[in-house]
Amino acid sequence: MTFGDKLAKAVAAHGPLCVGIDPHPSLLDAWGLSRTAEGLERFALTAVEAFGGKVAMVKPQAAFFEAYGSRGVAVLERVIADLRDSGTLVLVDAKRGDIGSTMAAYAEAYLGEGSPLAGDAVTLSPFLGFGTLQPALDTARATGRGVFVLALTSNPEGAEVQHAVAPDGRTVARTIIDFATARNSGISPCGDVGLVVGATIGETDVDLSGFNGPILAPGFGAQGGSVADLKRLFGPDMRNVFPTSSRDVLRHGPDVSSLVSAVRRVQESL
Ligand SMILES: O=C(O)c1cc(=O)[nH]c(=O)n1[C@@H]1O[C@H](COP(=O)(O)O)[C@@H](O)[C@H]1O
Repeated sequence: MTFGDKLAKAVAAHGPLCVGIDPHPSLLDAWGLSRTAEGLERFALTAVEAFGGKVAMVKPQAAFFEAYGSRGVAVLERVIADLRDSGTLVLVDAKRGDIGSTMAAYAEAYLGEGSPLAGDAVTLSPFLGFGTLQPALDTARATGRGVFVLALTSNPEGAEVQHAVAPDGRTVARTIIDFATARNSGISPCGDVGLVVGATIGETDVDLSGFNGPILAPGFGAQGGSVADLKRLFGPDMRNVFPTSSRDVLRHGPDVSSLVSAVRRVQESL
C-alpha cells in the first residue's frame, strides 16, 4: 500500500482530522499529572486510548517526549506502536532537516522499516534546500510512508522566510510547493510528499491547485484557525486537507470520554 492509499482509507473511515499529542507541561498540570516521564506516559497513553481508531491520523510532537530523555523517547516509541496497532496513521512531528548525508540517518530513524521511531509519516523542514530531503523522500517511497514538508507555517514569523523572493522570482514557499508537486506528479490517489500550510496564514495568493498530495493544516483550533479559514484557503471540498489540532482537544482531558466527545465535535464541524 502506498501512503496515498493509506490516507484515502483512513479518510473514508474517519474523515480528515488529525489530532496532535502535545504533552505541554501546563497540560500535565491541568490533567493532575507530574512533570515526569511517568506523568508523560500516563498523558500520552490516555490520548492514545481516546484517539486510536477514531481519527484518520495522530501527530505526536517529538520534542515534548525528548524533553524527558531516553525515558521520554521510550514513551514516544510506545505511542507510535500502540497507535499503529489501533489502525490509526501516525505522523511523527519531528521537523527534521539536515545536509543530505546526515538526512539519510534521519530518514532511517523516522521512515525506515523496523525503526522504533518510524510512524507512517514525519514532518520535515526544507530550509536547508529542498534537495537535501531526498534521502527521506526515497525512504518514504520505498517503505510506503509519507513526509509533510513545511511550506507556509502557521506562526507569524514564518512569512519572513517563506514569502522571501528567490532570484528566479518565485517565493521560497512557491519553490517548495513546486518541488513537492513535481515529486507527486502522476501518483494516484495522491503522492507521498505532503505540505504543511497553516490555517492561520491569512490571505494568500499561493496556488495549490496543481498539488497532488496531502496538506497538513495546523493552527486550526488553539492558534485561531477556523473551519471558515480552511474553506477560504483550500476551497469548499478540501480534498486531501488534514486540519490538525492539539491543545484545543487535549484541554478536555484527562477524562477519555470527554476527549472522545471533543474529537467528535471537531469532526462534525469539518
Ligand atoms: O508541522 C507542524 O505540525 C506544525 C507546523 C506549523 O506550521 N504550525 C504548527 O503549529 N505545527 C504543529 O502543530 C501543533 C499545533 O498545536 P496546537 O496549536 O496546540 O493545535 C504543534 O505540535 C505545532 O508544532
